[in-house]
Amino acid sequence: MNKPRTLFEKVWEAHLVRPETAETPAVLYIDLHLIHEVTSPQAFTELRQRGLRVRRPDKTLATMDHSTPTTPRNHLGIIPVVDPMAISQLEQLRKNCAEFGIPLFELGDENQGIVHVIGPEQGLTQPGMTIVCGDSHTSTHGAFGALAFGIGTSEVGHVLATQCLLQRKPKTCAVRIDGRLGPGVTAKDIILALIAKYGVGGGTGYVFEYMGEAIRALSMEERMTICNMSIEGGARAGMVAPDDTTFEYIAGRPFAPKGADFEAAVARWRTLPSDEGATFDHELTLSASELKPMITYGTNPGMGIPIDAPVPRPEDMPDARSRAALDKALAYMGLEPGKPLLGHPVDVVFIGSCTNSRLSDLRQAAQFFRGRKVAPGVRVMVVPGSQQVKRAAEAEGLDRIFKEAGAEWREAGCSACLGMNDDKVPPGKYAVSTSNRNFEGRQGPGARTMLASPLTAAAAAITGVVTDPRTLLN
Ligand SMILES: CC(C)[C@H](C(=O)O)[C@@H](O)C(=O)O
Ligand code: SF4
Repeated sequence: MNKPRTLFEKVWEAHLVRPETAETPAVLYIDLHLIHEVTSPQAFTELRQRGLRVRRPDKTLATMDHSTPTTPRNHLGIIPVVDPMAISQLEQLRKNCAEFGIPLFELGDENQGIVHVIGPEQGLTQPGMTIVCGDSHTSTHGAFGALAFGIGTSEVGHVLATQCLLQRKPKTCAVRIDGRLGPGVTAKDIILALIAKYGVGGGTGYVFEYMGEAIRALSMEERMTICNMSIEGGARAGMVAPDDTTFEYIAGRPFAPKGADFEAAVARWRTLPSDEGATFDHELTLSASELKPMITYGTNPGMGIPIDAPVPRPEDMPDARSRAALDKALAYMGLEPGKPLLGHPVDVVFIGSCTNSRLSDLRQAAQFFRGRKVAPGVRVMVVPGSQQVKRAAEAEGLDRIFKEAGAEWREAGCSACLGMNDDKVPPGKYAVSTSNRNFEGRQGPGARTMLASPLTAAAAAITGVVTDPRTLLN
């Protein structure tokens, strides 16, 4: 009998070109390399300097997402770029892709979008693959049972040149999420609660495998939301074993295998889930049935509370270090300890990002906007994760619901998730955001971010204050 193996171990071992030794990391073969305009320019410069080509342009795909404007198209159907920094980054990516033969979904293209939204949507992201990108939220693709993680720019260069990566083997951690979510509680609340419970360092050194009844019940889009934020819990990657939900999602997508090839792929993918009796180096647990909608009050994604809980008080913290961190976070956020966040005024609502900008997220948010108006003085940006999501949402009239309520319906991109484009939260203002990071200045200098689900964000948009979305459910 072979030793029972975890999902991670199966994918890892299947991609080993050379195992790790005490002196050298393992050499891992990479199935899919995604690139975007921010972390790729220096990698191409390096290739040019060394006279190297891209080893597998057919296993590489580029998109424009971080610095792209999301302003509506002009009368010619063009999204004009005015920021000089963005122009330069986008131009470089275009030039690099043309020179090295890499397919590119550029601004204005019908397939353009956030890198972690388009991979799955195109059927490029598949179970059992190794997937990398110069971007920390590459963990999103782990929802398909792929080993997917972010790499640095010099590693982007290595993968471009060799289609391989040097990597030390991470440890495994089972994340068991039992029970069922209650009404108004979503995948986003699972991951915010997990990180609040175990901290932003809870997963350091591990690859998470999410399992349990609550995970099995989730759609692919919900599983992506959870895997997306694995990195915010410190994990190297997050994975979910593929099942029928996974295969149904992939079937028929442009880059998915077709016909008999698809059947053969599914048969292979069915062997990936962790074997009975496989052991993990560590285990974390969470009970889905006990969860409430979550919101963050601080300046890292672990500083989260159930929406009806008071903001923690420094004197209740276990040690001096966490007291000091909380003091600093509350000073930045302008929040009082011991007071509830419920009812706190909100200036901006951002519904988007690779965490929560897919069709099901927009549908959830739309259910609160339908027949209602955005609260006076609140700016609401709804930003689909890709052009495909945008078209699908428009086909079912979601754009009209948002616009009639007084929200902005924008073009696809990272947008206000990070202050790298024109979509920013003004200094000192409060945003409820469906993105994944609430660091100081993340949404613009001085911006104050509260992370939450699309339902909680939509509830705040309608009421103008932090609101328990369960009070708005029909
Ligand atoms: C710009 C990019 C390198 C960065 C990342 O790695 O995650 C961004 O996507 C982010 O979310 O902070
Ligand atoms: S949407 Fe945000 S988190 Fe995702 S890739 Fe873009 S900047 Fe990073």
